[in-house]
Amino acid sequence: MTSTLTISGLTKRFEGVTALADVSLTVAPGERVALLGHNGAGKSTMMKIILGLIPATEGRVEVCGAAPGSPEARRQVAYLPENAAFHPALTGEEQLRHYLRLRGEDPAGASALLERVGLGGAARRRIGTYSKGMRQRVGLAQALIGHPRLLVLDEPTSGLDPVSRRDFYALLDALAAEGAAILLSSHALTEVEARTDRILILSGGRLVAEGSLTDLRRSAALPVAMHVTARNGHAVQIAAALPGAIAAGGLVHLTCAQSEKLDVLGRIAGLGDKVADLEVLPPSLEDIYSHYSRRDGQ
Ligand SMILES: Nc1ncnc2c1ncn2[C@@H]1O[C@H](COP(=O)(O)OP(=O)(O)OP(=O)(O)O)[C@@H](O)[C@H]1O
Repeated sequence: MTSTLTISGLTKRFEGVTALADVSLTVAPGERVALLGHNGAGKSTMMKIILGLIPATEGRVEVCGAAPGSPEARRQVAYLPENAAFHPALTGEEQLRHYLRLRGEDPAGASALLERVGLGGAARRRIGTYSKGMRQRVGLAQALIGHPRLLVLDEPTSGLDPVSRRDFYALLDALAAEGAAILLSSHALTEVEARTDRILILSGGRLVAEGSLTDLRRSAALPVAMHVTARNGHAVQIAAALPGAIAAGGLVHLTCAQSEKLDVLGRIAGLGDKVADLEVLPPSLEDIYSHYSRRDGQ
């Protein structure tokens, strides 16, 4: 399938700073991709280049086959900043009608766009009375004008409560299901774990990891933690039977390499009645993220 976004060998140097170094990636139609990285990793720089706001130093970027910033690319790409700001005295509907007019579209489309993002009931209220989550949804409604094929979202859910986040991601899911490609940056690791198809980790301007969470888990090969609940005070005996295990109260804690996991599970099963329960905890996205980000000494 043709990619919506293609980046190859992208490098961006500012005076004395290499913000992006030889980054290559693609985003396919309908794909939801999360861009993770510490402050200064290069996320905003990459977004600015995709939007055509600043030029690349080296490398190639194509948005729906067109050069970033060209009229063809601008028609296909939409951007939502972290803190979308609107005129507080305008109603949601007035604001959207204004944007539609600027884009040369029929302002009557404002109501349908506001319905789409769940703001139908608040369309005639002034934006100054909206919550942050509602303002972000106005921003998304504005981004949807013209049916963009690529949505670039800079920390779109930062500062939103859990319900607003869930609603926001549900909207993104629906847009992706219709074929829009989504590239979003976030610091909320656990939420992107559940709500995106692929994760990219930037560290010091380099793309240090890319793949589904399962791919990243496998290649990071981080240890697996296990918590064994002992029956009838057998915790010390269980710990003695499992290398590196520590007993604490009625629980036994241990970690092992991925490659040893099945062997350890076999040993635990062999303890029979002494074991009341077992919890296996795979490395979290935070663990994986720190693992890759640390590689560049950040
Ligand atoms: N206009 C500029 N001039 C000089 N250096 C810049 C400029 N813009 C960004 N940088 C540098 O490029 C690097 C990447 O910055 P960038 O803003 O892309 O990071 P980021 O991952 O978006 O961080 P954050 O999460 O804080 O937004 C940083 O070292 C930053 O200081």
